[in-house]
Amino acid sequence: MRHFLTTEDWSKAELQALLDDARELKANPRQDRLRGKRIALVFMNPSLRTRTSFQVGITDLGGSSVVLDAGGTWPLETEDGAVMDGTAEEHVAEAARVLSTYVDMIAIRAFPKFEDWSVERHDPVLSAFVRYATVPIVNMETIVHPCQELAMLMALQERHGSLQGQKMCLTWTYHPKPLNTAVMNSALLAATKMGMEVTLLMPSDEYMLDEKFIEAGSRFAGENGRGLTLTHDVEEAYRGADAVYAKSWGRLDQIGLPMEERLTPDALRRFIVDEEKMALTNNATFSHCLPMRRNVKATDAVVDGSNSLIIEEAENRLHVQKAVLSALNDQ
Ligand SMILES: CC(=O)N[C@@H](CCCN)C(=O)O
Ligand SMILES: NC(=O)OP(=O)(O)O
Repeated sequence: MRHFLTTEDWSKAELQALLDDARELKANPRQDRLRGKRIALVFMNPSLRTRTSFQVGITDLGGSSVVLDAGGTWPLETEDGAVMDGTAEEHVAEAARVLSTYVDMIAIRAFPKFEDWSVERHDPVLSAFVRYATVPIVNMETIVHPCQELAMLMALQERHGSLQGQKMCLTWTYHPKPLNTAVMNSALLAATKMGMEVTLLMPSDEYMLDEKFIEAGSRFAGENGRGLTLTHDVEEAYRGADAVYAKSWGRLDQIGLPMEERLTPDALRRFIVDEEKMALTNNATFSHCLPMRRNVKATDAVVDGSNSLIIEEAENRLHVQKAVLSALNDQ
């Protein structure tokens, strides 16, 4: 049984087939592909886009969804053999098996708790659901965000056509709090797999993404005869870029420290995406996963400019997720 956990498990051709199907679904949004199917959407974290686009998409395809929110269900234990005398009231061993008797697929959003990256880098909640559920699992964002990745690729292909050899600037941007790395991990996997020439811009080595994503990105770039460049030099990253994708994230080496020690230094506000930096590019498109703090992560001029793909990318979540759910349903 196939799941949709990370795009690393799906070949370039398979991802392109999902993107092609998403285009078909964009043209013909209401189809009977999930008639009578029930899907549980488990949210351990807030969401505007993911929740709405999954629910609407499932309804469009004739299925139905049940949303379970962190506050409205029992706190879950993920570790096998745990002595459950902490806050968890239920083990995923039961939760996943019980849900599997009610629904045909389970989709999960579970961000890391930012307590211990050596554990969280193995995606404990998602992995536990995969271990115990007897139905396909869909990742709605954990340590990667594969649905966002597909939506980004679709928006880029709609605007740029072929992505082969296009220069992608993946930039860290400022946010006062240390955010999750998932979206940038995914943007890196997607851009390298689809044949883009990728530069990852970070303020310093301390902001390096987990080595497993850097390794995978380098491998995918190599398979396409392209490169993955890591840099701290703003000009090098932006110059000649065809596309700029921004994301803020917190240092992995500070996970577990008190929040006061993890706040982003004010000096890094200079990484904001602004017109001056965009002027270095090859008239690049700009995108970001949303939600986005305006004039902190990117200026109004960039966000509202004609090269901004933020709304298209968000809309495409609906179409790509329908393609993913249909592919899992058809297996
Ligand atoms: C504010 C915040 O936590 N943003 C999240 C949302 C990602 C998209 N679902 C982040 O940037 O990682
Ligand atoms: N981009 C995204 O996943 O948005 P939400 O967090 O609002 O679902």
